[in-house]
Amino acid sequence: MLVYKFGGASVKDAKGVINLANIVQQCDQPLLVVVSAMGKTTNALEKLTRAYVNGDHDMHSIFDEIKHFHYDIATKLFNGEDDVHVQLNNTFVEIEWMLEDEPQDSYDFIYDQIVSIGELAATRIVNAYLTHYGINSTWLDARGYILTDNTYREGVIDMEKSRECIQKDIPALLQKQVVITQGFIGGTSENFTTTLGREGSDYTAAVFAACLGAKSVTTWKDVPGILNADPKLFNDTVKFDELTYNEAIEMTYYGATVIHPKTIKPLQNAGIPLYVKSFKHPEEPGTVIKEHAHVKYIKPVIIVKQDQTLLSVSAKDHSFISEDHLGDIFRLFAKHHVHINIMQTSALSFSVCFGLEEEKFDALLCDLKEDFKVKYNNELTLYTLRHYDRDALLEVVGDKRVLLEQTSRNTVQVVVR
Ligand SMILES: Nc1ncnc2c1ncn2[C@@H]1O[C@H](COP(=O)(O)OP(=O)(O)O)[C@@H](O)[C@H]1O
Ligand SMILES: N[C@@H](CC(=O)OP(=O)(O)O)C(=O)O
Repeated sequence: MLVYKFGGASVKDAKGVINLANIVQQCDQPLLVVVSAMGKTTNALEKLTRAYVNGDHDMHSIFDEIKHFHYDIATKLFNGEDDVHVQLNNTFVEIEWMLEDEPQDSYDFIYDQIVSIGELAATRIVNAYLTHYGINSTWLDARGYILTDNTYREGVIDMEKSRECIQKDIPALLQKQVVITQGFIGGTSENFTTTLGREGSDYTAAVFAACLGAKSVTTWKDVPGILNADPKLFNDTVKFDELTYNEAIEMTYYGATVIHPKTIKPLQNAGIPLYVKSFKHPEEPGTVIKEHAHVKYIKPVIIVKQDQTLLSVSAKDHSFISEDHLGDIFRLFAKHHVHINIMQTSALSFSVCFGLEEEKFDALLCDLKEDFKVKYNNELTLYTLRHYDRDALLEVVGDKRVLLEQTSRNTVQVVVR
């Protein structure tokens, strides 16, 4: 069997859903399809969550816009003659009751209950359209199969329990039908919804594939495959035909957004290749990620992370930064789920660079300030170059001011303003 994953860009409008159906129809093997929220719906649902928690007056108009976006796609696909409108309505009702009450639970819990609606609505539309198109498909609620703990917004998947549920039901379904399910979302043992971290649908696809022993996973993107850099930021990019699992892990770890960082490990453990292909040109080979690959780095791999904060921590009594201090600092970063992208120590201070997420940052800062002196700069960019040479680095940095640089044999990282 095969696993396909369609991200937000591939299903951003009615044409995208029709294109998805064409691609699915070409597949002649049992198929599980993982779908993300349509277009920028997750961003809109994040906005809705903030408006609800802050009691903003525009909450209802934000929600109406999200509903209208989905009803409009459904109307274009079905001319109003399908019960998908009822299914969408039922999906939105799942959070409507919550929005009518005052917020009571933690922000992260509320976030997951609201933001997960994007994937639920998208899969309702996709499944209805496949049926309408003549493909025998069934809608599956991923929350009953991707079983997580209750770390809201960063659900940790219990692989053993998930595997048991997936293997119990899904192989039989796959014998008869294409199975359509949601990326990015999971369920707790108390039946609450969790999410797996932004862009987590690739990871969902990998988990289903590993549990089902899939032949391969294909993730359909708006790019021809994995390139040496993001084509939205760089001209003259080159595509890799093949990459090793390890190189893909390194790229995603440093922040290449084309694949979610957790995706590779379950596939590598199970020896399942990952194809990254263009949904615009499905006949083209794309990039395959596997254990052994022939790779030539004609150009360095360049990874850009924007909106970075560089924070330096020092002891209030001017003492050296000791292992005890470092232990305390790391514990606070872990407590607030702030992922460190690069760090450097000197005698009197410890510098860390990480992506800015306001809610997490304010809480982290508050805790750090109890025991340390803290200074920081926002709105910085972190460039990582792998397989680099000095000329490539100079070209990328240009006349920007370098605040921190770290070099190893294969990789250089610079934080610039
Ligand atoms: N090295 C890279 N190769 C290809 N695309 C990249 C790379 N780094 C970043 N990207 C970006 O990743 C995007 C595709 O990933 P993403 O938007 O997460 O897909 P989806 O959400 O549709 O699954 C591309 O549009 C491209 O801008
Ligand atoms: N919809 C979620 C999950 C996801 O993976 O989306 P995409 O496949 O469009 O990156 C997000 O935007 O974070």
